[in-house]
Amino acid sequence: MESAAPSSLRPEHQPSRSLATLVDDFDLDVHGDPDGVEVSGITVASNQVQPGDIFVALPGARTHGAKYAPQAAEAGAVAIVTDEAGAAQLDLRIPVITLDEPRAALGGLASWVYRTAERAPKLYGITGTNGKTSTAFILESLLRNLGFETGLSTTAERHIGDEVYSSALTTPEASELHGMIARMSEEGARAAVLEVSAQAVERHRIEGIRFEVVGFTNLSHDHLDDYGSMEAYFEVKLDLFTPDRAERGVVCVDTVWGERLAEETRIPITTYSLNRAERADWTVEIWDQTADFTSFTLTGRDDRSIEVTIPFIGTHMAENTALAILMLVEDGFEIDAITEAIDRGIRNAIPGRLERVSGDEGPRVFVDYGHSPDAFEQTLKALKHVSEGRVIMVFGADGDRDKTKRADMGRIAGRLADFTVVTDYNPRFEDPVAIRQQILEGIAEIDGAEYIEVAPEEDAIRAAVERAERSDTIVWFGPGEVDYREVKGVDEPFSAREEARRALIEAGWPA
Ligand SMILES: CC(=O)N[C@H]1[C@@H](OP(=O)(O)OP(=O)(O)OC[C@H]2O[C@@H](n3ccc(=O)[nH]c3=O)[C@H](O)[C@@H]2O)O[C@H](CO)[C@@H](O)[C@@H]1O[C@H](C)C(=O)N[C@@H](C)C(=O)N[C@H](CCC(=O)O)C(=O)O
Repeated sequence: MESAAPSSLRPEHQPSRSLATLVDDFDLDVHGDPDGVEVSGITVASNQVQPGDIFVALPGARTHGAKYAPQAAEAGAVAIVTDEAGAAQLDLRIPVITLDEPRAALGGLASWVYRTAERAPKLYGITGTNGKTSTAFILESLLRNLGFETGLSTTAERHIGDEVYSSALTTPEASELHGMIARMSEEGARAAVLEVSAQAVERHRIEGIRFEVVGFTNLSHDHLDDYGSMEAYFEVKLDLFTPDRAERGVVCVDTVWGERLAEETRIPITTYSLNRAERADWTVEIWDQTADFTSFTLTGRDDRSIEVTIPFIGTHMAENTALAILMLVEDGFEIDAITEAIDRGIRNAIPGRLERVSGDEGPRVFVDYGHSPDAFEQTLKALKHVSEGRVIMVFGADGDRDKTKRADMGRIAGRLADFTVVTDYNPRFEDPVAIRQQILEGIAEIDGAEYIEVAPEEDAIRAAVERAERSDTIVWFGPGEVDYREVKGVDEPFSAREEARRALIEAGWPA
């Protein structure tokens, strides 16, 4: 794939629509004259405004978008949408539309501006705590092998056909999401795969979007700072599986949350499972696992079956692949066509998802974006299963995010890794020493756990590489493919991939 510079993903040629019609269609309360005003885009970010845009000034946790309305107008915004608090701050010559909840209305307005309801490619949505990005990449790869022009939106990258763009949020704000979908359509995409975070569902980022098939990977401890309890986190995920949002769904029932989702949803559901076969429509049976590939058979209750070999390590990757395959089955693709698409080869490197950065010599070194206890557990078990030598783990816990998972992360490291290097990972505004201490308290509970504390991260990966034998495996969890780290509000350039490669070269292992 060609790599392109990041830019605002929106149509390049967007026919304008009349603001007066928008006001009529949505029965909006407008201050100023909408007649003769033409709208060709919409955004919530003042620095993304293009001439002809509506700037939607949202209230936020840090600031109010209305503060930036003058810059937006300067950049060519033709109207402002905001709430009452925002409108009270404005003194502009362009029309101002006031809504009680502009964030909730954003998707509907963006869909109107970009006409996404009429032009959207077929949309597949993937949610769950872990495995979303991998599943999305695998599904995109299969759709391409099936002959589709595709689009992809994930935490790691966004794709439009062969073009690759960087990501910020996992699921963009509704205005940027509709713009991106319209651009995908403009570029000829007939199918698009979108990773859908819980935050996106809760914060109205997917309003005005309707998925053909939605898929659920799993639910485990993460984001409890946002949701307070697993129950609340689950309810948000369940909200994606409703008739307004999706035609049908595929759910992994290997977690109790998946089982509950399958029971409580109101859309038609197909279930699959690795270890609760008796309860699922499809079963995943793994029959070979090496450090290079995993083979499994996916068998339906009706005896349809597919044999699959994937260039990935671990049962969780077999589960993710099964989800991608079953989303296609649910969408009506024939098993033969899917089998052919698999045989054409699944893209084998997913950025930052157990991505190998070492060469053929020396220890295998992977970087991985996993930052939840469950992600650690799945990946460590997979690596232990296929690694000849020891599994050495490097990780930290991110600051200003769910603190309750840190000791758990430590316990899992102590239980499953042969050796752990505890370090930093995006401390943000927290004290990194205190974060490490919370992890160390968990790890210290495990009898016989071997570990050291090393900071900063570049020293930690070196400490791991120095201790590794040729047959060992090192996995560095957290940063994955991301090329910066967040310290005290500043994004510093930092690449785990490059640091790991450098450490290998310094230790005499050509990467
Ligand atoms: C909790 C959350 O989702 N916050 C998001 C939210 O912030 P906020 O509402 O507090 O906004 P704010 O920063 O106070 O700004 C208010 C408004 O002013 C606008 N503004 C602000 C400054 C300026 O110069 N110009 C301007 O127009 C902003 O665009 C915004 O609309 O709106 C901002 C603008 O879109 C987002 O950047 C911000 O995401 C923050 C960075 C974030 O970390 N979000 C995480 C929690 C998140 O959403 N994560 C999930 C993935 C989780 C996973 O997969 O594990 C995701 O989908 O990415």
